[in-house]
Amino acid sequence: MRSLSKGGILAVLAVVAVVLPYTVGRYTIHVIDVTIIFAILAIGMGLAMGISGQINLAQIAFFGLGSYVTAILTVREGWGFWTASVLAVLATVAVGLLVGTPALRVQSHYLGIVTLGLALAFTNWLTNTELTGGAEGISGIPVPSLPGVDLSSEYLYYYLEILAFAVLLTFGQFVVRTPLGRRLRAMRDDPLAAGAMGAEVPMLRMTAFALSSVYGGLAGVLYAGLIRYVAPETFSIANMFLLLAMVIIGGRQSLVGCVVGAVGLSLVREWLVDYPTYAQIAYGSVVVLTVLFAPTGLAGLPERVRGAYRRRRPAAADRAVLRPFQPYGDAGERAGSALEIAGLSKNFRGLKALDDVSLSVPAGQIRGIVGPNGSGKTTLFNVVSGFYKPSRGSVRVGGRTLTNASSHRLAQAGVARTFQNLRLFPAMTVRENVLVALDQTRTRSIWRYAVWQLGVWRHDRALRSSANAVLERYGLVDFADSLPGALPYGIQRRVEIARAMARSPRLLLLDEPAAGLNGDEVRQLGEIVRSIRDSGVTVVLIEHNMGLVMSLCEHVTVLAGGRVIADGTPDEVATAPQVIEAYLGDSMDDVLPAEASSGPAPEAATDPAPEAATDPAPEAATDPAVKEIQR
Ligand SMILES: Nc1ncnc2c1ncn2[C@@H]1O[C@H](COP(=O)(O)OP(=O)(O)OP(=O)(O)O)[C@@H](O)[C@H]1O
Repeated sequence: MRSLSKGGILAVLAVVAVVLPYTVGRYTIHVIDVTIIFAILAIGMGLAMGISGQINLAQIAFFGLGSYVTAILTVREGWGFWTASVLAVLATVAVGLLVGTPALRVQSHYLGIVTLGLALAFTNWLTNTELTGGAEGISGIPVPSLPGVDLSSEYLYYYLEILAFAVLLTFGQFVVRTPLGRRLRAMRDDPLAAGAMGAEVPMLRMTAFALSSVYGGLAGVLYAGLIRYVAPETFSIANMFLLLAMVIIGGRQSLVGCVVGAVGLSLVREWLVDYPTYAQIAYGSVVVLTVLFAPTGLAGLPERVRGAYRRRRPAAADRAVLRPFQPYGDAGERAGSALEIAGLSKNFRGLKALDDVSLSVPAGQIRGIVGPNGSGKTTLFNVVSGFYKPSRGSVRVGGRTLTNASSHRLAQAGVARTFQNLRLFPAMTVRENVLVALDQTRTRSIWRYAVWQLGVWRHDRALRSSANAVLERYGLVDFADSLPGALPYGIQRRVEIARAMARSPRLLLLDEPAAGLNGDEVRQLGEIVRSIRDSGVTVVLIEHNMGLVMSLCEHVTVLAGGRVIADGTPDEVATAPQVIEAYLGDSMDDVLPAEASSGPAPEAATDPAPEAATDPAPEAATDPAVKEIQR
């Protein structure tokens, strides 16, 4: 029914698009032609900013470059329009990649400032260079030739534009809804967690700028062919802000929203054409109001209305239940070493968070890492999963040395992890969270988006059926289309484990998986972890819940002050004097339940980290790994 109504809307829009030129005058068709160009620009900007989270204020420069390269090659060099346009788009993409390089080092408003600076420099260059005709610009761009079609008519040019627009919007939507788009959105939501799920974040940032520049360059070519004259004022900072306003008002995270914003503001611009000063104030005011009261823009309004309706009538949500976990099959004995850490140290300025840590985890073991607060446990995970580079020492996973490897390389080598304070991608559904993790392809294979979309689509279908299997196994089917933030904490924890296991890892790192869980949930967690181990995955878990550690782990390593102070079976470490001493203040008797060594039911355990249980605040504020990336 839904797809039928969608199909109906598309059919109506297609008919309107075909008939439109017959119903409007010469000036109006000109305005429509320019609006379509702005809509293409806005889609490109939405892909970089809204979908990928990369602030790109250089889109107007990409637009200008597409136009100017076409103008220079056709007018000054005598090239044909279409040959020139190919080079114009290639040149724009090359510059897009160049503009994207700062994104490898800086983010958020810094990236905004850098890209804005580049846009300003571009306008200055246009105005002051002979090649570009200075302030006068370049006129006399030839009419693009198309057999049997006179493109000097703005009515016929409209059809060329609307075709290009339809192809580019469809392609953009295809990107957003398939593996590349999911990775871009994951990177936007949480670059650290995306890296831990195997997403090559630096490559993805460049991809976002490349995509944006393709749209900018093509819009530039279309503009050159339409107006046949280029001058710097078209590519001014004022127009950059107009474009930004289109994207913000329409809705950054929806490409259709960007188009709606572009059409709406183009109309407003026409109405206010005689009052340019007021127009700027009007755009500014609407942007501020949108950011304050509708941060998801016009495109987000239907979802907000639906959300409000659901809150009033939460029947469907109430019926959703967490189903039992379906255990994995037994993979049999595992041989060799899963993780070897030798002489590992990590210094933060004067502080030794890890000091000469060595440990070896045989394949197929459940290893517990315990220690008082601040003893270096999470830092150890952050080094093993590639978030921190160690100051000294080595890390080997499954026999491969991966000491200074990036988080995505480690993920690709079979390391998966969860986080102390949960790092699910908040603006992606549970299913999409799992889908991001399932995708094992490398970013370099994105060339298929340009030439082999069918292959991408098939791969996506295969991923979706695997995602269904993962959701079934973890009993999450009812929550597949929910956003993680709307779910109870215990379910979010399970989603995070399901997402990590969707990577098919050889080594799973669980950072305080029982924090915030109730007794029954802790018991279920124990079952899940045992089954994961039985499936052949080595599990290392940091945990404050000693009952769980004692009943679940075959071997426990105790850290204190960044050093290994004990390493052995749960019974051995529980009675080691140095461990009791490290826990003094809260003596080991308080931390361990009396019957610890005989393996009590986990739910009987006391949790010495109650703050974790009650404070599922987003890690962004506290996780040192975040501090590092934000710096
Ligand atoms: N990025 C960072 N910059 C500076 N200091 C850091 C950073 N990351 C960790 N530390 C410090 O290193 C030490 C070890 O921290 P870590 O988070 O690894 O301890 P932990 O054993 O996991 O503690 P908890 O049980 O409370 O989670 C702490 O003193 C912490 O403040």
